[in-house]
Amino acid sequence: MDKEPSFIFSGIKFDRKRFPKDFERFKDKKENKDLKENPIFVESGISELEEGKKSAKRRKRKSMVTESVEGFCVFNTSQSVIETEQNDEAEDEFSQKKKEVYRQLERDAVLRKKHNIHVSGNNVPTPLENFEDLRSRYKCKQYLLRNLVELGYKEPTPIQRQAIPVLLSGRECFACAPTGSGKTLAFVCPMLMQLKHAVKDHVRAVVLCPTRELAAQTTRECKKLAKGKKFYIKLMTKELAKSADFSKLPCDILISTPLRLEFAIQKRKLDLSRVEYLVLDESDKLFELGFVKQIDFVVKACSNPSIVRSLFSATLPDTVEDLARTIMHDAIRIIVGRKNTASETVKQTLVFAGSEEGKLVALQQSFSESLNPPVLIFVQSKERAKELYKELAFSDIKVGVIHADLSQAERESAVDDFRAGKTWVLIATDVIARGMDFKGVNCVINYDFPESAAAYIHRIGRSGRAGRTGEAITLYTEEDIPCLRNIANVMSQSGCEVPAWIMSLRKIKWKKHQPKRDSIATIPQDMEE
Ligand SMILES: Nc1ncnc2c1ncn2[C@@H]1O[C@H](COP(=O)(O)OP(=O)(O)OP(=O)(O)O)[C@@H](O)[C@H]1O
Repeated sequence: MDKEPSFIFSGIKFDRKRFPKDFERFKDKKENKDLKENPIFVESGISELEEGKKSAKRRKRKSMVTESVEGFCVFNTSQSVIETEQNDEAEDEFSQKKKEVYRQLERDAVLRKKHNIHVSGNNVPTPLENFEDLRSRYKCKQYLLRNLVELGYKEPTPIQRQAIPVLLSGRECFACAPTGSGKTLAFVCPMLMQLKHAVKDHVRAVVLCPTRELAAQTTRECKKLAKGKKFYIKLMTKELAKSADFSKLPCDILISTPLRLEFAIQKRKLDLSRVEYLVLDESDKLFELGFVKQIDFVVKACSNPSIVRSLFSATLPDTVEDLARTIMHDAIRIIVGRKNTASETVKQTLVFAGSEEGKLVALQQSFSESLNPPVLIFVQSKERAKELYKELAFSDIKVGVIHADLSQAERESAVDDFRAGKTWVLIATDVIARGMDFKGVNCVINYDFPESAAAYIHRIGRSGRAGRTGEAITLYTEEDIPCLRNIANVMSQSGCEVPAWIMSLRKIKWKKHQPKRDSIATIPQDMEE
C-alpha cells in the first residue's frame, strides 16, 4: 500500500535547483535516521551496506538524467511514476541487502556462541563453518587443503574459525585460546595463503617465539603445512644469526627467538622493512621484562606500514592487552572460552606433600604404584631439575631432563627422546612449559609449585591437547599455601573440584612465587659416580 504514490502528489517533483538547502536538509535527515535506527550497521557489515547505498545512488542519478522537465509539473505524471518505481526498486534492493547483512550477522553470532568465541572490534569477519570455507570464501590453494586433510584436521578449532578470517582480511588481532587448541595453524594458515608464492629477495613474515624449542617446533609445523609448495621457511639458528648473509638467503618466513633476531638485525644487517606479517606467539611471555626491549627493537625493524601484526597466547593479562593496543591498528580481539583459564580436558588435583622430603617420597611411591607414561615433571630451577634427575635415574626410571644449562644438542635430544618414547618421564624447568606439543602426555606433575597462575596454565596445558584428556597433579608444601587460592581459582574456573577451605583462603597479589626450597638430593655425593 505505502508504495502507491499519493494521488494528490503524483507527478509533483521537488525543484532541487531552486531549493537546494531544503533538499539537503531533507536528504540528511533520511540518511541519519537510517543510521540511528540501525546502529549495528555502523559497526558491522558497513562495506556491504555502503555498496548497497552507492548502487542505489547511482541508479537514482541515472533516472534523473532522463528527466526532461524539472520543477513542479502536474502533467509529468507517467515519467515521475517510472522514476518513483525505479527509486522504490533501488530502495528495495538496498533494504534487501540490509536484511541479508543482518541475517549474516545473526548467523555469525550463532556460530560464535556455539564455539564459545568472543570477539570485539569493528567489522569482525564471519567465522569459518569448516575448512571448505577456505576454498569457497578465500580461494585457498589445493596444496594447503590437501595438507590439512593429510594432517587429519577435519574441522577448524574455535580459534582457527575466527582468527583465520580475521588475518585473511588483513586485520590485526590479539587472540587468547586455551593451550593445545591449535593456535599455530590459526596464524600459519593465513600467512601461507596471503604470501601465495615464494620470493627470493626479502623476508616477508616473522614469527617470534620465547624459546628455541618452540621456534623449532613452529618451523616444523609451518613446513608440514607448506608441503608441496616451494616456500623458504627458515628457523633462526645460532649459526644463521652469527654468519648468514640474509641479503642472499631466500627466506619467506623466518621463525626466531627475540634475542637471535635482534642479534641478526644488528650484526648481520637483516632487513625486515618489507615484512608483511609479524606474529608474536606466547605474546604475554614476550612482553615480560626479559624480552620487551628485544620485542620493541624487532617491532620497530618491521617498519612496513601495511604490516599485519598478531598476538597469540593461552594467557593474556590486561596489561599486555593495553600494551598491544598501543602498537596495533584497529585490532580485533578474539577470546575463546574465558580469558586466562586452563584447558577443560585436564583433570587437576592438588596434593599436600608436607615438606620437600615428603614430595620425593610421594612421587616415588606414586611411580611404584602406577606409572602411566609419558609424564612431564616441572621443577622451579635448573639446579632442582638436575637433583631430581639424579634421584629418579637412580631408581631405574627411564627419565630425561631439560633445562637451560644443557647444550642445544642436549636439549634437542631430551625433547626428541621424550617424543619418541625412549624416555617415559621428562623433568623440566619452565623452559618447555609454553607451546611445546608432545603427543599424548598423560600426566603433568608440578613437583614444585608454579611461580604464577599463568605458569600453571601453560605447564598443565602440555597435557590434554587437541581434545585429548589428561591429568595434572600439583604438589604443595606449607610455604606454597599463601599462593594456593590463585591456582584453586584456575582449577574451579575450568570445572575442577577444589576443597572449600582452599577457596576460603585470602587472595593475594602474587608476582613470582619462587621460595627457597630445601635440596631434593638424598643420595650421597660419592655414590653418584
Ligand atoms: N583443526 C585441528 N584438528 C585437529 N587437531 C588439530 C587442529 N589444529 C591443530 N591441531 C593439533 O592440535 C595440537 C595443538 O596445537 P598447537 O600446538 O597449535 O596448540 P596451541 O593452541 O598453540 O597450544 P599452546 O597454547 O600450548 O601453545 C597439535 O598437535 C596440532 O597438530
